[in-house]
Amino acid sequence: MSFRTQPLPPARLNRCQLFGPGSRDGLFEKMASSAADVINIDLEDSVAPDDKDKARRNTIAAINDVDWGDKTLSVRINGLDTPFWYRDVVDLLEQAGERLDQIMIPKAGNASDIYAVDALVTAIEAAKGRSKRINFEAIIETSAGICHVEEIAASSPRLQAISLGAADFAASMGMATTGIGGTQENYYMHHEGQKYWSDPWHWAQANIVAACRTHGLLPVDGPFGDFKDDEGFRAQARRSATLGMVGKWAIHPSQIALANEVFSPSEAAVTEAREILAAMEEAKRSGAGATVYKGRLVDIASIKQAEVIVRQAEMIQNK
Ligand SMILES: CC(C)(COP(=O)(O)OP(=O)(O)OC[C@H]1O[C@@H](n2cnc3c(N)ncnc32)[C@H](O)[C@@H]1OP(=O)(O)O)[C@@H](O)C(=O)NCCC(=O)NCCSC(=O)C[C@H](O)C(=O)O
Ligand SMILES: [Mg+2]
Repeated sequence: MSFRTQPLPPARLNRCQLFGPGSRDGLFEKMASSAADVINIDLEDSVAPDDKDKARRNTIAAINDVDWGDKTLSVRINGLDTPFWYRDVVDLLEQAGERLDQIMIPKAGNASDIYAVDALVTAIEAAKGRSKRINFEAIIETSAGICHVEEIAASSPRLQAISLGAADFAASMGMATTGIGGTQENYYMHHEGQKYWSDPWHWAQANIVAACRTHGLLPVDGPFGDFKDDEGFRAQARRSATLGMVGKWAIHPSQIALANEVFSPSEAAVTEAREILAAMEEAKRSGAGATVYKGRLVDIASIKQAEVIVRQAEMIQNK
């Protein structure tokens, strides 16, 4: 083990991030009363270029006027390759109140992208005397982003989370699909007449998880486009949770309960985690570093695994 200990991620729930376009102000109250932990009002790709100004105005009004309860409130700004992003940041920081928690930076390609937004946000916060520091979340959704994911994760103390954006990622990588997440028909192994589907998102997700865990951030799975396919969403989300991701986006309200279900540990899992912790306490008292629980080895690493589950359960309980 390196002498540098692994930092814990922010202690907040991030099981579901519900998106809605800033241009559709009719959705804001519905988003606020949903069961999502995080709300992302979008100024980027779900808003047509002609609607950018209106979406920005709607978003600022909604931040100030809607009761967002205890949700983490985030706004996705436009990409740094557009003429829109600086106005998003300036207007949000100058006109939106302290209820805004986070800015989401799309298509982050390297640490300098985060640095640029940080510099602008820091200057406006100081000039306007804003008392609450705005946090950041970033999306990895380009080939450059995945190549530089570790430096992005280390780029700013404001950064709390990184998501995988499967749609732009697929486009940037030149992947032969128009699907957003999930199983891809042509990504399979063939053995003795049978097809075995594999997961083309796995390596990008695993890289994001590793970068986030190294730097104490929350790794999040992005959108699943087919919002009528509950089982497809569930399967994708379960794979992400198994890999270490803490939550997933919802692009339709029908996906919120699914994400909350997958990223909340079951009662059985919490009971088992608590039993493992108790078994290890008992082992420690007798001077052992390992013991047997339900016929299998548990040791000091099992304590850390069990603590991840118990910590998540306690955050849900205290919500
Ligand atoms: C996908 C949608 C355009 C569908 O909208 P709509 O046709 O209105 O859906 P329904 O008629 O099925 O809606 C049923 C009721 O639910 C409400 N609703 C719909 N969407 C939302 C929402 N996002 N939040 C809250 N409530 C919502 C409707 O008003 C209906 O209510 P009622 O009439 O009272 O029953 C739409 O869902 C939508 O716009 N979704 C979000 C799209 C978005 O933000 N996309 C950006 C994120 S994904 C992305 O950018 C890709 C990523 O970057 C990458 O690269 O991978
Ligand atoms: Mg995108």
